[in-house]
Amino acid sequence: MTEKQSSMLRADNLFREIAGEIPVRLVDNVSLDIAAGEFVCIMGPSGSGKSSLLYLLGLLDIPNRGQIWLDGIDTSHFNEDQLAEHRLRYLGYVFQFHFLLAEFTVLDNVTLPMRKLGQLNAAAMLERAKSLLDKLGMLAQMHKYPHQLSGGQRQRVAIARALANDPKIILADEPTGNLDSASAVNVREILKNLAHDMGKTVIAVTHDIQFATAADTRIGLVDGRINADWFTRVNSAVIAP
Ligand SMILES: Nc1ncnc2c1ncn2[C@@H]1O[C@H](COP(=O)(O)OP(=O)(O)OP(=O)(O)O)[C@@H](O)[C@H]1O
Repeated sequence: MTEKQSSMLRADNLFREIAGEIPVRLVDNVSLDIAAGEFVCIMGPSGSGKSSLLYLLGLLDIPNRGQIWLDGIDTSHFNEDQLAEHRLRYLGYVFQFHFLLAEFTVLDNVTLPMRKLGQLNAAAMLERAKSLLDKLGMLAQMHKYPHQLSGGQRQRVAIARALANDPKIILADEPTGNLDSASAVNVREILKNLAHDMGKTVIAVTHDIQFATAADTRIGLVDGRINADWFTRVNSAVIAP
């Protein structure tokens, strides 16, 4: 492997199309190179392929063509077991809907990925889950169930769960999409701090221009392709007086 050391996530010419009478092109030759500790946002019009790209980067979907390297490891020949292990160990996911398990407490929701990975004993899992909840200001709510929390609180628990196995990369799909503006700012700052203070690579799809302003790197996507001009146009429309 001859990849750049600084590259935490690199994609080369990713292409994803859904076959059919009229094929649907989701992602069209996207290449990118994202460093450790970088806070990246992906923006673009509705239907431009942002979620599809994030799913490919998160190994939740497989490209028809192209390659993805995670921390220098070529993932293109991974079998299902290797994909599953990498999803659990190296990647953390935060979605617009929190996907917390309703019948589990906050603490159990955060512990679950550690149980799946099976590397820590029960006491260590509990300690780690509590420490993550503490960092996210949710320790006092650890015995509550998801329905007893606000949207912003649920999203903070979802972030704690995403961090459970200490992944190198956090992928977030519209993480503030369902939140009121104060909670959205809070979640955005948490994600930014994960990158800047904890060295996580954070890649977020968002429609929130404030989110984009906070990011280190902005990727504009139009019709499944990277489009550098998109931000210039959005900025002049939204930010310029
Ligand atoms: N499995 C699928 N089969 C067919 N078409 C799909 C599939 N998944 C996505 N699409 C289509 O591909 C395009 C890109 O979808 P995607 O969800 O990636 O866009 P997006 O930029 O995230 O959109 P939004 O901002 O509205 O969430 C859309 O036109 C969508 O309808």
